Amino acid sequence: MEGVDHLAHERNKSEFDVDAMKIVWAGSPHAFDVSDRISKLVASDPGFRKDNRSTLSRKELFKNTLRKAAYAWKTIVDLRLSEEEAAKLRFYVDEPAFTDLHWGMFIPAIKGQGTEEQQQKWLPLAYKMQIIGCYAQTELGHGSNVQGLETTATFDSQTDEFIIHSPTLTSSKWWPGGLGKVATHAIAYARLIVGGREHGVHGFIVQLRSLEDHSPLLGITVGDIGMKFGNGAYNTMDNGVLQFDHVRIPRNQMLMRVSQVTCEGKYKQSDVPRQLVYGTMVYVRQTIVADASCALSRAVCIATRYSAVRRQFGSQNGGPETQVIDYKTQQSRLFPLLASAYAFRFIGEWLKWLYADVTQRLQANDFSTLPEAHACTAGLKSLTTTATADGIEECRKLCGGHGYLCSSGLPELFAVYVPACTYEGDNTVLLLQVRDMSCKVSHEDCFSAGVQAVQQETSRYNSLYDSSRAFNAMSLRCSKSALLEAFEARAARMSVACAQNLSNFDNPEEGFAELSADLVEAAVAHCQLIVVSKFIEKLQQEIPGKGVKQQLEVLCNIYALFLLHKHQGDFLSTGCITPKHAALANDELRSLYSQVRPNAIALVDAFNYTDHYLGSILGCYDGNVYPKLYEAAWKDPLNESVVPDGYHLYIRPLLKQEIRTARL
Ligand SMILES: CCCCCCCC/C=C\C/C=C/C(=O)SCCNC(=O)CCNC(=O)[C@H](O)C(C)(C)COP(=O)(O)OP(=O)(O)OC[C@H]1O[C@@H](n2cnc3c(N)ncnc32)[C@H](O)[C@@H]1OP(=O)(O)O
Ligand SMILES: Cc1cc2nc3c(=O)[nH]c(=O)nc-3n(C[C@H](O)[C@H](O)[C@H](O)COP(=O)(O)OP(=O)(O)OC[C@H]3O[C@@H](n4cnc5c(N)ncnc54)[C@H](O)[C@@H]3O)c2cc1C
Repeated sequence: MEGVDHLAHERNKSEFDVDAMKIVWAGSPHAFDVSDRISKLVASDPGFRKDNRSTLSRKELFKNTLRKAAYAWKTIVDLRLSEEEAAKLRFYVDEPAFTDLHWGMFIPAIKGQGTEEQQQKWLPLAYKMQIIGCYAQTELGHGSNVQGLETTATFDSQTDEFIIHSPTLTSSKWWPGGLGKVATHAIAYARLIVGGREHGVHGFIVQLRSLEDHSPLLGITVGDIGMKFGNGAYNTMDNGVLQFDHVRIPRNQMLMRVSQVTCEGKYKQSDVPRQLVYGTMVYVRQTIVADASCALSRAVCIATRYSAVRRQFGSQNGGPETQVIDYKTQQSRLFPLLASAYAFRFIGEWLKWLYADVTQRLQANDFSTLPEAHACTAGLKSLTTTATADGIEECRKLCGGHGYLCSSGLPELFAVYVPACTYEGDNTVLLLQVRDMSCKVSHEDCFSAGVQAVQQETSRYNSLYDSSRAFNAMSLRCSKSALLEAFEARAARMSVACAQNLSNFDNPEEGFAELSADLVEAAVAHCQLIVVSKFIEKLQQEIPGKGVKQQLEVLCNIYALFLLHKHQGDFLSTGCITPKHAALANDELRSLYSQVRPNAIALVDAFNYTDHYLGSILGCYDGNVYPKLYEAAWKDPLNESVVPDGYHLYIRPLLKQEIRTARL
């Protein structure tokens, strides 16, 4: 029935103020207002329709993306949207496009690595989209190992130019989004050579295509790298290949905040650390963490609404069957993901704060917190994207057979999201960067000391061990500090074990390589500790709205106890909990799931997603799933004719046993 809210009875059960929770989720009343307005604007404009993506050919799909990007820009300009509103609009248009790289990497790279003069020249052009940029770092032969890039930038003092060149096949740039068909400019990373000496990898602004007719400039070979995973999905993006054949650019197109080359051919390193060349990656990793909560919450919203609509078994005396959300197994798979979505929201908020802080310090030439920012963004990017990609797939399974339909929205969401585990740093490679994070993660101090500090860490571990023996059923239920200490003790113990094992090797590099799998596990434990500690910190703030804080308390406990249950081997082997505690944690989890159950629909309503953004029949707000699925099936292009194309050629001869003589 049109207009009936099939989930109304679920909404009536909720025990908290959903509108207040919407503000907590958005971050502030202002952020809620912007997000709410812009999401509705996009949803109501047919120009941003996206329900036909999976049936388009690659060429049609890409052209459609170009149209949408142009239309989005026109909307932004016509409505004079602020930078914040424009970013939200691109977010709700919900289609990977060259603009992501232009705004998300090209502009930040110029801002972070360009001199004042370079920023003044290039940023106004980029802000008006009079040039379109991409971020060309990865090559066919090297992605993770940035120092291994082969493209060269050789200074020619005679002409005051750099010569950008791809000396080998493997030095071809490969993967940059927006490069394949759209970008007019790139930040290209290349090994700098001045006077025959190499100075490592630096960024250069290189024009790729004519601003008149879009043809590649002299010495540039450029194209798309081909279809990627999934129908529609990330294929709206023109990930590209690029070769340079002795392309000349003016000297002032090397990004010179970190180091400079003078017209006489002198290489000068400023006080700025070399790692700032990697600064754009730190920025984007931080945005990817914030984005993880969006993708996971979207999948969870679909799976939760559908689980309340779907009924299987359990009919009594001809009454309705059981809603699948009432099965304890469904709850134990779904509610930890709901809790994770909230946890990632708050860690994203915290990381944004951390990044803003480091940026402010960098502007004042204070580089002291850069290593911590790098370790935290790398580790948390890895933790949240892995959990989100796995979580989306779990949500698909939670929706049974219908989850496999494109109209559930989940296959495309998974296909679009899963490369987040690889881009901006492969998740394993990034976890190995967390090695510098210490065991000292607490409320005030989240990082840094180094695994070498074995003695210090051991004594810390011992004190945590003592306090965690006081851990009991009561503290599990009531005390966040007991939970936090259990996570601290586990992370500390795992680091100490790595450090002790490392000290058995004469060559630290050899030890590091040999123990890398253990180091990765220790890094995950640290990152989970940070997420738990920041969730708890969030709860220490004033949170207005009836019942809102209580709901968040429940979700925080679920997030922590679920991890404790899942990794109980780690926790038990640290001695910080006993098998009895582990069993109690499990009992407590079941009780927490029962507390979430009546609030589940309201907790996903708090994400405030429009049906347009969700892009899912199973997740639609009114829960009217079956008529919509039925209707959508008939709209499939295969159903345009009753008898399919190919009947006379392939089906009829088969039925008539003429197949052996038919020409296939
Ligand atoms: C709202 C906008 C949203 C926009 C979103 C757009 C998303 C669009 C989707 C996709 C776009 C995708 C883009 C890309 O993928 S771009 C390419 C990304 N590539 C990578 O991430 C490569 C991964 N590799 C690396 O980051 C590094 O090379 C490395 C860290 C793995 C290498 O380590 P190492 O060999 O140790 O390197 P170095 O010797 O070069 O480093 C020495 C030293 O520096 C420290 N360090 C490394 N990286 C950083 C950093 N980023 N910041 C600060 N410090 C860093 C490193 O830890 C060493 O420290 P030390 O031990 O103390 O010496
Ligand atoms: C959709 C998408 C968009 C992208 N967009 C861009 C872009 O806009 N610009 C750009 O420059 N790049 C882009 N990239 C490239 C991306 O950044 C790299 O693919 C990524 O950094 C991983 O590097 P790689 O491909 O070299 O993986 P590899 O390093 O070859 O990884 C292969 C395997 O080796 C393992 N491995 C590698 N090194 C180590 C190690 N030291 N220790 C242990 N294990 C290791 C990895 O864990 C992985 O399992 C994009 C990639 C994708 C998929």
